[in-house]
Amino acid sequence: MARIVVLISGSGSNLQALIDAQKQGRLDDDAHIVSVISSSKNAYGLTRAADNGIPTRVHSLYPYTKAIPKEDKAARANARTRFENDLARLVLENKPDVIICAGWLLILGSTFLSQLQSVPILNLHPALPGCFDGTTHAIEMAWQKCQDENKPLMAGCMVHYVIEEVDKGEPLVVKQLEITPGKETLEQYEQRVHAAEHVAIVDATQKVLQQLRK
Ligand SMILES: Nc1nc2c(c(=O)[nH]1)N[C@@H](CN(C=O)c1ccc(C(=O)N[C@@H](CCC(=O)O)C(=O)O)cc1)CN2
Ligand SMILES: NCC(=O)N[C@@H]1O[C@H](COP(=O)([O-])[O-])[C@@H](O)[C@H]1O
Repeated sequence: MARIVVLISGSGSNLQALIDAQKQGRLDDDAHIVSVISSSKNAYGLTRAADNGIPTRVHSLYPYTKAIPKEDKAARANARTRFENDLARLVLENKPDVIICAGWLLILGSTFLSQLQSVPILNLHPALPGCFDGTTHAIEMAWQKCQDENKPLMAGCMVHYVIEEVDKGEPLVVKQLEITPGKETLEQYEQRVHAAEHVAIVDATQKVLQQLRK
């Protein structure tokens, strides 16, 4: 059985796309989401997982850093290392074959990545390769860039392998969406991006599952 661990931080609509794909047989038969880990206790994705019988855990950075002054960089870095060590343990205890960041809004540092070197980690980014890397506001930034320049902009989303350099990993699936200035609101473009993401995350996951079978 291919074991999938999904990391989330919010609504979980992309997690839902994976759950639906699994239930409808659009992922490998033996692929199962064995755990959903959220960086926020308020993530609606936790409800989506629980409603589908998927074990959930909350692993928030806040308890690790709340007592540390923002200016104490060394102590905050140490706290982040402890957070990542604990996250790695949580993930590894599920014996994952693939890890999917589906709206996981924390940068994964070397402490975590070094412990998961044998497991493919995917991330969904709502921009094209090389565009708006390292931000959590890529959708708004792409739409605004199009309005500011007042010319069509090729944008979209991608699913890529996670490496230490944020959003620079090899793309697995890319979905292009052209934005035309003045023709659609940010909300309308956002809806198009999310619809494309829900396809891309399933396609990318299936691609990796098939590679694992070889
Ligand atoms: N090592 C990697 N970690 C992560 C990657 C990656 O490619 N390599 N992708 C991200 C997802 N992401 C964009 O797609 C992203 C997530 C989070 C951030 C960020 O700046 N996070 C801050 C906190 C921001 C906040 O709390 O609002 C942080 O981690 O300190 C940028 C891009 C997942 N991780
Ligand atoms: N840089 C990371 C990033 O911006 N991720 C974005 O978070 C959203 C999660 O939605 P969801 O919680 O409904 O799946 C998605 O739009 C995803 O591209």
